[in-house]
This record gives sequence, C-alpha cells and structure tokens, in this order.
Amino acid sequence: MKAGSGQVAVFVRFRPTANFAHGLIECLRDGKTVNIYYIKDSRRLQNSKNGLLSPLSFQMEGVLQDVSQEEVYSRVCQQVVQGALDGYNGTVMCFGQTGAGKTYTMTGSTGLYKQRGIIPRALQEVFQEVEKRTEYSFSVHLSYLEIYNETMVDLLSSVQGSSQQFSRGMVVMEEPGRGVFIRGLSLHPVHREEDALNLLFEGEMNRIIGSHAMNRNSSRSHCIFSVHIESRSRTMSDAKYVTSKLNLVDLAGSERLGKTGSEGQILKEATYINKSLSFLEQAILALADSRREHVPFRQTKLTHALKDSLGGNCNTVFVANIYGEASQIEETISTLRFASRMKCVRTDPAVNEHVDPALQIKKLQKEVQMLKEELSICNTLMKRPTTTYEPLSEAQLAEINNQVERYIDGSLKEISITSIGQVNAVFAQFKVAVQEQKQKVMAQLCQTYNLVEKDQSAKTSTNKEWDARGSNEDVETSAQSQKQEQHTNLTKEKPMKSREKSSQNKRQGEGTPISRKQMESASKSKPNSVQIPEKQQVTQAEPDTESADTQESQQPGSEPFYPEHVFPPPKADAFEDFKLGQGSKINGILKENKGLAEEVNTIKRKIDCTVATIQQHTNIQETQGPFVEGEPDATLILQLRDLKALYRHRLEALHSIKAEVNYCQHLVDQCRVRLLSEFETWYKNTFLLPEEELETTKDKTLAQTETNQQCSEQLENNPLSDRSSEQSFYNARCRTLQRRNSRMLTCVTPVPINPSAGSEQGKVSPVLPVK
Ligand SMILES: Nc1ncnc2c1ncn2[C@@H]1O[C@H](COP(=O)(O)OP(=O)(O)OP(=O)(O)O)[C@@H](O)[C@H]1O
Repeated sequence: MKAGSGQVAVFVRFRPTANFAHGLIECLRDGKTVNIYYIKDSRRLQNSKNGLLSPLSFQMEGVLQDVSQEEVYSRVCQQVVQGALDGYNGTVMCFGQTGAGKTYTMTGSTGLYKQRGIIPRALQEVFQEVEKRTEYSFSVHLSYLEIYNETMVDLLSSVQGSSQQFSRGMVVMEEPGRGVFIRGLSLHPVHREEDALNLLFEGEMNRIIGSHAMNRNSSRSHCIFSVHIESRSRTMSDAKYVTSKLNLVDLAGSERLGKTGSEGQILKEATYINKSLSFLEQAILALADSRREHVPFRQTKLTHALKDSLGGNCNTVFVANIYGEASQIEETISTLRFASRMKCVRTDPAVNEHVDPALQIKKLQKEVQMLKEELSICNTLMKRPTTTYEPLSEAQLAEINNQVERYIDGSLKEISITSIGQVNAVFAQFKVAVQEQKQKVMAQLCQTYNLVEKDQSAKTSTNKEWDARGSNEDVETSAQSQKQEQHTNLTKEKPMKSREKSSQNKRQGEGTPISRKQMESASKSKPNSVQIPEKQQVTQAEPDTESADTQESQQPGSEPFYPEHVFPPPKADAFEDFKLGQGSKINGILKENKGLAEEVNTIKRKIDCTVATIQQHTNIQETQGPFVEGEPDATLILQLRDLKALYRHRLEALHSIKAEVNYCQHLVDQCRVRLLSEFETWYKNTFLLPEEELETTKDKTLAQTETNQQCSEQLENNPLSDRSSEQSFYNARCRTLQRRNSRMLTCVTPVPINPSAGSEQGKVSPVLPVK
C-alpha cells in the first residue's frame, strides 16, 4: 500500500485453525489470490476441488495466512502511518464474520507485547517518527469512539479532563476544511507512546464485550480509534501547516443468528450490527459505482462517521478477516465478495495543507513594510515627492474638499493627484456632493407634489377609523399603526433598504414553506385576535417536559407521603410516586418519546389526507378529462413533500431516542447486576461475618501486587530489541490493570489503596488520572 496511490487496498487474513478446509479453499502461490470451490449443494462439497467445479476466484492486494502480527502491520498499515505523518488522511479497517480475528488484528493481545496488533504498533511508529523528524514540530491527539446499537459512546470519557460524560450530546458534524468529526467526542493530547497506550488500554477496558457460541469475547460494537496529527515546520517561518487523521477501525462482526445462538440482549445487538454492516455495504457499492451521484452515508452512524474515511481524500486499507473452516465457508464467501467490492472504491488522497491566519498576517505585514521601503527608494531616485501612508491631516482634507468644489463648479480644470490616500479622499468628497444633490432634489419633488401632506392626512383618517373599533383591538391597532408609521418613514428615508428587507423576508419564507402557510392560516382563522409576544407563544405551545417536571417532581431526598395505616402502600400508588420522584427523569424521557411518536402519527395522518385528496383529483381527472376545475395545485404537492420531509425527520429523532433508550436499558441491566452483588457483599460484611471483610480486602490487594509482579516478570523474560517501546507497553498494561483493580476495590470496600505500593516495584508509574 502506497501513500497517495489512489486506490483502496484490500488484504485477506485467515484465522489459524487445525481444521482448515483444504478441499474448499485454495491460496495461490502469487500470494494474492484465493480460490473457493463451493456451490450451495451439500452433495458436491466433497471432492469439489478435483476439477469438477470452476472456482470463485478473489484477487486481493495480499493474502495473509500464518503470518506474524509484525508482518501484518508492515504490509497493511506502515505506509498509511507514514502517509499520515506527511499530511495524508488514512484509514485501516478490519471486517468479517464474528470470531474471525478482527480485534486480534487491530488491537492484538493487550497482555503480550509480541502479539500486539496494528493500533499499538501504529502508535509506536508515530512517536518514533516524531522523534526522528526533528525539523518538524508535531502535535498528536487521540480519540476513541464506540458505536453501540446506533448510539455513539466516548470510550475515553472516563479519563480525567474529558468534558463528555454521556453520549447524548455526540453528533456527527461536517465542516469545510475540517471534514467529518464528532462533536462532543473527547480529544486527548499525547506526547509519549506510553501515554497513548494508556489511553488505548483504557478505551479497550470500556468497550462492550459479549459472549456467544462463536466468540467468548465478542465485540458488540464498532470502534474507531483516531490519531489526529498536526505538523509545522521548525525551519521555515511558514504560515502553512499540515494535518491528518488516522482512523483505525475495528468493526463488529457479522453474525448468522442461527450459528451464534444469540438471544435476548446479544440478539438485539446482533440485529443492530448486521443492519449497520449492510448499510456500510450499500455505501461501499455506491462509492464503487462511478455513475452513482449519491452515496447513502447518513443511513447509519457508522457510515456517517466514516464518510471521509472510506475513500476520497484518504489512503484506505481494508482487512477482510476470514475463518478457513468448512463450516464457515458461506460467511467466508460473503466476506470475500464484500472485499472485492471494496477494491473498486477509488481514492484521491491529498495533503491537508492549511494556512495559519495569524502567521499569514505577520508575513504580509512584513512584506508591506519591505514594499514601502522599496517605493521610498524609488521615489528618491526618481525625485518624486515622498509617499506617506499616514491618514490625511484636517488641513489636507480641507484643501481636497476645496479642490473638488471648485472642480464641480468649473473654476478648477484638473485635480492634481499625488497619492492613493488623496485619490480616496477626492472620491469620498464626490460621494458627499452627490448625496447632497440627491437630497435636495427629493426635497424639491416633495414640495412640488405635496407628498408629505397627503401622507399625513391618510394617517389621520386611518387613525379615526381604528379609534371607532372596540377597545379589545387596541394592542393590535397600535402595533399596526406603529408598523405603518415605521414603514412610511422607511420608504421615505431609505427606499432601497426596505426593498432589500422585503426580498430578504421573501427568501426566508421560501426556505420554510410549511411554517409560512401555517402562519398564514393561523392569522386567517383569528383575524381580530390580540398578538401574543413571541416568547409567550413558545411557552404556551410547549407546556410539556420541563415545566411539568418542575411542577410535579419532588425535591430530591424528600420521601413520598403514605397514610400510616396502609403499609406497605399499594404498588400502583407507589409507582405513581416513583414516577414523580426518583423515576421522574425516565418518565420525562418516556413522555418525550410518546410526544414525538404522537407527532409522527399526526404528520402521517396529514400525509394520508393529502395523498387521498390528490388521488381524488386524479380520479376525477381520469373520468372527466384533463380540464377539470379544482385539479390538485402545486401547493398541495408541495405540502405533501414538506410533510414527508418532516415525517422523515421526526422518525429519525424517534429512532435515535429509541436506540438511546436501548443503550440505557443495557446500562441499567449492568447496574442491576452490580447493585445486587454489591448489596450481597455489603449485607455479608455488615450483618454476618465481620472478619470476612478483612479477607476480601486482603485478597484484592494481593491480586494487585500479583498483577504488578506479572507485568515486571513479562518484561524481564522478553529479550528486547526495542526495549523502551516494550517497557511503555507493559507500563501502560500494568496501569490499566491497576486501575481496574482499584475500581473493583473501591466497589467492594472504601479502604484507600496505598499509591506507593506499585512504584515500589520499580516498574509501575502512578495511575493515570481517571474520573
Ligand atoms: N491470527 C490469529 N492468531 C492467533 N489467534 C487468533 C488469530 N485471529 C484470531 N485469533 C483468536 O481468535 C479469537 C477470536 O478473535 P477476535 O476476538 O479477534 O475475533 P473478532 O473477529 O474480533 O470477533 P467479534 O466480531 O465477535 O468481536 C480470539 O481468541 C483471538 O485471540
């Protein structure tokens, strides 16, 4: 894979197995071709390779079978990383069926340095290059995004300094010059490989893992680890700098639900995974087809977040992970087919060069200064008066005004030009003169045609008419008369501005046809109603969530009241109180959800009505010929289009709330399990065996010490070529384990951990600050 080569590279990697299907799968010696001898007919599976079938042949950039993690990295990712350091965006993405080795390829084993995957190796390379390329100053930031059941989660939100604590605020955004980014996703500056590994392992610890028949540690989400690089030249005082984004993507695996035996939550997750993967496939198909103008990126969060990373301005490499057993042959074929489509996606990588505005200003100021000096030398040599760049003095301005006046009345034939400043002043004076003339002419016209008086009398008669109406109309009347007065003044004083304004209003109206129509119909239905100020209208229209919550909800901590003689209170009553108290937030979300659903249904009903009306018109037209009165006009069709757009928009919002609710449900389930186990421990410690508490604490501390020892042993047992990198790896690993242990300890008992315990071992640095 070459940086800037303009084509997507696709590799195939086999997961090692003792039951490799030699009869069905053949890897050719060219190292690029995989042949599959299979048709969906169980009788012909046997001996299929013996010339009976022509194979399905797949050509890739490389076939990786029985190769080390190191070789995978150097063939798949190294060039992309080098490109990223030069300013090219890069993406490396693993996909394939569940259990085929995507996470192993991308992250590798977090416990063994030699088996580390693409991400830790890429981080190592980035920092080694930063050290080498001394003529540039680099800044590196990391982010780690998880997309779980269509909900975006910040895997590094537990790290101190992250502003984002909950996924609700995260949105995929797009800006010219910046490309696609996730608003609300935390970005972490890193200066050393070890800090970067720490963040990687922290994120890994926060990933959602599930278990099913095909993989005990199956990733239940798509994960995008991003390295954001910015580099500036140290040697050239240049305003230019380059940026790049390296996306390392571990997709969740596609699942045949029958094979994984998924049910419950795992089944629901699998459905989300398969759906988003099929949207990814649709996007890839559209990207690969040069005749397609529209690529459906927005169908799912995954494709939307990867919009500028799947092709286009990016060096892109895909790794198709497959499992070479006969029982998985159908999944293998479908992965290879997907891989072939990906190969057709074109890329057009270019360096992301930017200009620093502050530096650019400084540079231009310097240039201006030099030019001034040069001009002054020229003037001296040509014996011309020296040019000044200071603002003109009052005396100079008075002289210019005088010259212009004389020029206009004809007593001066020419105005001699001495500098650009003077030219500007002459023009300004001409402008003043023209405006004065204009005003004079207007005043004369008004006088001649008695315009002002007419205007005044019209106003008086209107006022009389309005005075005759009831007192209820006072507010509206005065507002209207004020408006009219303003309007008259404006037309008198600034005719151009008012015209501009009206055309502006028109333009705004064009953008929102529905709201304009609604407003019109509202004003028609209540012609004499008093105008409500805008703010008031909003509060009246939205009586819902917040205000209702504040009225209904109880103060936190205050207990619900039950009559003393009924204990325990009936569950229904208690539930109502719960909804007002602790459950008010969930209840609020439910209400919001319901409101949205009702809104969607109302819009749907309107759509149906409009469709029916149009259909009616069409039927009449068919029976009575084309020239029928009252045929559906453009407004009806426009209304239908607007309603459909609104419907889609609301439906999307509803889906995203539902996805969030599902995610919350998952968290609630996890919390419930944890709550129960913590309750058990607390109950035992408090009411049963006090000495057990001591034992538990001892056990946990022992576990932590063992972890530290394990890490240091691993470090000593490995002969090191790149010792510092390995040291960083194990240090980061130890810290992650420590953090996990200390979190478990904090859950079990509030005994503080001695922070020096780890550093006494000589290998472990203080724990990464996490919230
Ligand atoms: N090339 C390999 N060498 C050694 N072990 C491997 C290799 N590929 C995968 N494995 C092992 O296979 C198991 C499943 O791999 P992994 O979790 O990476 O699959 P996956 O494709 O990410 O699955 P899922 O989509 O369910 O998350 C792991 O125990 C992993 O260590």
